Amino acid sequence: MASPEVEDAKRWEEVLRKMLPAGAPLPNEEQLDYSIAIEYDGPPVPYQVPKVDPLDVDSISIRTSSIVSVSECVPVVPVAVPIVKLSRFNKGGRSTSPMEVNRRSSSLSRSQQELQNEDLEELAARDDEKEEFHSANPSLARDPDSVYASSVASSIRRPVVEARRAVVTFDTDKDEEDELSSERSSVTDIAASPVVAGSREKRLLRKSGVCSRCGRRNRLREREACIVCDERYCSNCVLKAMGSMPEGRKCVSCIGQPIDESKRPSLGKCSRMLARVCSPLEIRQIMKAERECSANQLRPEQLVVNGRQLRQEELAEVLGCPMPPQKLKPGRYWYDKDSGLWGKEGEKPDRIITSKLNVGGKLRPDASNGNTKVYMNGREITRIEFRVLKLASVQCPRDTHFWVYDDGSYEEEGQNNIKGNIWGKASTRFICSLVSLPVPPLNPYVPKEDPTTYSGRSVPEYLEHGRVQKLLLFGLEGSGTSTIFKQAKFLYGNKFTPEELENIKLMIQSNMYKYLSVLLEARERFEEEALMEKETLALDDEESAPGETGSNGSKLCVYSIHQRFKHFSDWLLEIMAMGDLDAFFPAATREYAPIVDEIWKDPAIQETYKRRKEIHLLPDVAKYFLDRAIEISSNDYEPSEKDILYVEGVTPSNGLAFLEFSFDDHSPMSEMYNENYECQPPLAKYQLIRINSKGLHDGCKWLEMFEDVRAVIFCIALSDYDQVWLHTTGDIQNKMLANRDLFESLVGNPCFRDTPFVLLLNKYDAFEDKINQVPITVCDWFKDFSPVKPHHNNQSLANQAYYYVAVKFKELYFSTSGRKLFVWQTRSHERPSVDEAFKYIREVLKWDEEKDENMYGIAGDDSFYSTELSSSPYIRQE
Ligand SMILES: Nc1nc2c(ncn2[C@@H]2O[C@H](COP(=O)(O)OP(=O)(O)OP(=O)(O)O)[C@@H](O)[C@H]2O)c(=O)[nH]1
Ligand SMILES: [Ca+2]
Repeated sequence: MASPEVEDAKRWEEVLRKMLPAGAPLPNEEQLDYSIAIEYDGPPVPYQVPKVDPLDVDSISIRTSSIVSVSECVPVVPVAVPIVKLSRFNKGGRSTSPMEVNRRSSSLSRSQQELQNEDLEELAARDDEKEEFHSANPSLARDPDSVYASSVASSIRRPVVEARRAVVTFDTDKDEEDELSSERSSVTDIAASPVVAGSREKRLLRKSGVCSRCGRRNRLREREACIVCDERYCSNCVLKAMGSMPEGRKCVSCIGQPIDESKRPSLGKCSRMLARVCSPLEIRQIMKAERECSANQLRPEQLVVNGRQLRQEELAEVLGCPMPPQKLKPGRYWYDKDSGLWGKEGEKPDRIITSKLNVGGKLRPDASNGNTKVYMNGREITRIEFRVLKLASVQCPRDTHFWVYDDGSYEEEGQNNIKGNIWGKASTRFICSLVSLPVPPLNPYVPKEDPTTYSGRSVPEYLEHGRVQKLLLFGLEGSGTSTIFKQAKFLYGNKFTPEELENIKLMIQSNMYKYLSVLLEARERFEEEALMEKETLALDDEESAPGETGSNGSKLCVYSIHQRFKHFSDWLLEIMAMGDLDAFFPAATREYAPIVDEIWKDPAIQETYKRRKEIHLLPDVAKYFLDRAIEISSNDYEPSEKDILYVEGVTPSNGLAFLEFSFDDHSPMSEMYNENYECQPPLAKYQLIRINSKGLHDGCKWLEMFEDVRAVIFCIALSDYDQVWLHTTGDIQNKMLANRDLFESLVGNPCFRDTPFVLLLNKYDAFEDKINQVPITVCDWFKDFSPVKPHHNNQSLANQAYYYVAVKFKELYFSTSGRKLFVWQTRSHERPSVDEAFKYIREVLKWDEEKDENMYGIAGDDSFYSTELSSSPYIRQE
């Protein structure tokens, strides 16, 4: 399976090839940097690969002077010469070329070389932990840059590979490894003895992929780590070192000891390596033990609740209650035992747990660091809670003290009457879910398992389900976000409710009048222009016949409408100008349907429609609906799926729409988990949140409520490049530039600092149609687009232009955020295209997730990249 990144890299490479004259060398990576050769920051991989760190040659000679001291404590193991990193920032040409390093090292004697290597190795090992991950296996599919580098920049890489070959003797595959094991030098035997190695050395050894037991090094092989001391073992030694694993993956000598907290998230998640050396049944037992044995549980002193460390029985109460805090980590928390609200100290509520537990100290007013002067059960609430209360119409002036109970009913302190229920309204629950405030479950909690099967010390498995991942869908009006949203609804199984359908029907009917009024207005304009032109011509040529004249003496042209429509036209335009349409329709819909139909068929309107490119307010779908004026206006009209898709402006009044869904198939990327018996992830749930363009105008106020979205999906219509956009300020701007500015402001918003962005370039179909008639250079930002000639057809031109536009946005994004923008093209009228887009987004999320996750426990192998690159069904081969 190729990650989105790899896929991206591949596509860029292909495009570049096409854009260059035949036979021309591919550009070097500096020219490509932002789009392809971005430094690897994907998911960490758990095994070592030869490093190519940036090295200053001067420092090499300085460092070699300390050879003796290093060699005294670190066993010498032959390794690859670290070679100059192929950094895209490496523009100044200051660092040594790989060849140069190689020449230098080959001029040294063998032993000197080994020592020097060791020394360089140590240098590398001193880097931040992160560096370990950055030296990811170049063959791993999720490392797009190395994929790119290995294919495109082969000219740069080749010397590196040769250099490595010249010195590496132990970087071998399994068969060779076995042969070699017998003739291993005595130095490596030293490494096998734990007594010799101190903690620093241990770290070095771990970094360089040495098995803590046999001392054999192979950087490309996975190691299983002890969850207590982090010693790592190869597949030959793991069972000898860890025995039957009664507490999971611990060295025999670590049994009974508490785990390394950084490994808590991976408890119970099996690795590929273990899956190979143990039977499925054993794995299940080991993983269960790892999760549930008492030694691996949180210790009471690791949890501070309301300022006080927990006691053993309190911890048991917290973990054993019907609704415990899930995935509890060591830390400081606050707990409101009356309402059940639970949060991190100094932060807004995070969840609602069982109320009335007797744990921790007394809830303090400043527990969540609120500054609203509104108090809930004694705690000053946070701004976001305050807003939600206001949205829920709870009166809360300054210095209000509320008492809130676990069922959500509330009263003002001191007055003995319940004022209402905070969670009572669906809208409040909805808003809370949008802003990640907890709400109590709708149905009272019923344990799904026999409660006797878990003790207070173990975390029941069924509570370990993931949270909903929020996806925020943004786009300027007309970009197609609405269509994408509706497609997602059709695709992932959410039916429209009867009320929604009724609204859609009304919307279609009233839109029809809007479209007609836009046409009528344009007609007036065209008519005026045409008549003026005629007059001018008539003046030029006085002999010519006088213009046609209507029955009442007025001048006529092709844009002149039949006199009997005039009244209706004036009336409709007046209503529209006053913004009163909704007051007249839908009541008037049926009454006027025949006249709408007639006017639409009137030659003057059809002439006007021919010039629709000049009528910016007229959407492409106008014809689709106007053609069926009678049908649509009838009482028993039921919108078809296509109608629903095409209708504009179906949004709730608050400008927000949301949709929860999950994909029912597992992605190819998650298939790699299938071997890891216990950690097959549950179906991920997504919530698609769309803010329509109206909501977007004061979107900035809303934005901070969306801090925790998983990704921002920004949608732009490619065909906008020649459109104009009228700002609320009255300024007129090229619409693509308006898109760009909005995009830029979102990217720069601190709320989305760590949020990945996916750019959907939509309406590719319209773009293809337009591109040959209107060059994209009409948009100032695209001035320097120069397509490779000759392009055989519209498609190839559109394709080049698409990549060009994508690169423009990638550049912009990179310059603002320093990160990589994910871009996908869509035709949102076509359902499969939207499906593909969401699958792409899913892969982006997975990739992003694993990038952050400690990859401990989940390893890939060498074949990972080669076999999976072309096998993804979601990758469009272009
Ligand atoms: N040609 C073409 N038209 C599209 C495509 N996607 C959407 N449209 C049309 O573009 C217009 C605007 O799309 P909407 O879905 O209303 O998008 P929006 O304006 O962002 O959403 P709202 O703000 O709710 O109106 C509609 O007429 C759509 O039918 C596409 O891929 N190709
Ligand atoms: Ca729209």
